[in-house]
Amino acid sequence: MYNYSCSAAAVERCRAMLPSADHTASAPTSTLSKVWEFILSGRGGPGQRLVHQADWLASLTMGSGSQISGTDYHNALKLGYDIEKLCWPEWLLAEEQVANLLPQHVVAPGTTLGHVGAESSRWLGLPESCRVLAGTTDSIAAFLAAGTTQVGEAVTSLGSTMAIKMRSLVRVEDAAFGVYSHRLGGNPLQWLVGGASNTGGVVLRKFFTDKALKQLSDEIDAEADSGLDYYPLPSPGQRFPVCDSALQPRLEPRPASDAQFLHGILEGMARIEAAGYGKLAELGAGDVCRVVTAGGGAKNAKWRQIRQRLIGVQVQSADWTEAACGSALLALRGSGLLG
Ligand SMILES: Nc1ncnc2c1ncn2[C@@H]1O[C@H](COP(=O)(O)OP(=O)(O)O)[C@@H](O)[C@H]1O
Ligand SMILES: O=C(CO)[C@H](O)[C@H](O)COP(=O)(O)O
Repeated sequence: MYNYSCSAAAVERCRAMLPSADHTASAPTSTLSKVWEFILSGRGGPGQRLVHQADWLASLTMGSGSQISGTDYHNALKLGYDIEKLCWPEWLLAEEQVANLLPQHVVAPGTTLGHVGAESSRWLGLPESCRVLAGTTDSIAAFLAAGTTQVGEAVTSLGSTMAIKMRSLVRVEDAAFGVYSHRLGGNPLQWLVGGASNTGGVVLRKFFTDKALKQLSDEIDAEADSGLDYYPLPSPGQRFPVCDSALQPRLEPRPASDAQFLHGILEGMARIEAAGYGKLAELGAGDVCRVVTAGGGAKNAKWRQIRQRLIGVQVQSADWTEAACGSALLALRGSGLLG
């Protein structure tokens, strides 16, 4: 999974390859660390290839005759792909065990890969003339659905986890804080600077049903401080705005009132989000000017007010809050949607 933290041995082998300590692929959760965990477990070997979920689904859709040979450059970022020169870097190709596993082709998200195969046409009900296009990551899909246009505008995806992405003209990368940039596109070239935190709706799910969340949220005074100093995580470990696989959650003391408890958790998550945007500015990505919200948390108006108070800019809900809408737009407009 995206937040699975690899063994110390795998992370060490991964870091030994990298050209700089702050490289995005140096995170214990990076795809490259996972590749090393796979190799060290003795499972790597001739004929094996790394496949992202999106690549696997595309190949299934195209049918049994299609080869899974490629991926898109959003999914390839945490594997170490050079998203400026658009090639696999020499340091990655030089390590044979890793190079043998790399996807052979990397294309822009939204590039046509092929067509729906005969078998999947039957069970999906889609015509064989339907094209299959290269995908993207879940939080970039949510970003595309949210419909921002200006540098400084950002999207926070409040799903099981919290991912933030801001349009910037500056590419920023610092693994110590879990900050990285995806290539967006456009002329001049724009970057999606941000990070993905382990905090998010998964913490809320531990304590509340969606129905209770709605009822209790109505009782919260969003303009008042809860007086609680929580750091909501589902278990130890944080990726962003600090990368620390031992960071402990803080969810005590628990007050008698469930509404106050929820208020404290929402505020704690909003403080993490605000610190995230603060970190992007501190590292040179620029100031956030507007935040659009995607994911299941976008429907919570009280949380939005709390976040607006703590981040200090306008916070809105996206018209389309589902990542799937971004994937559909990418399919409709191809790579022309990027930028
Ligand atoms: N009213 C609400 N306020 C805040 N969060 C909510 C509310 N309703 C649902 N959620 C949270 O939304 C999350 C699900 O959002 P979703 O975008 O579907 O997540 P994902 O796709 O990452 O699993 C759940 O973790 C749930 O706690
Ligand atoms: O935590 C997540 C899964 O819900 C994030 O969406 C994911 O890790 C973010 O990755 P990227 O920035 O490469 O899209």
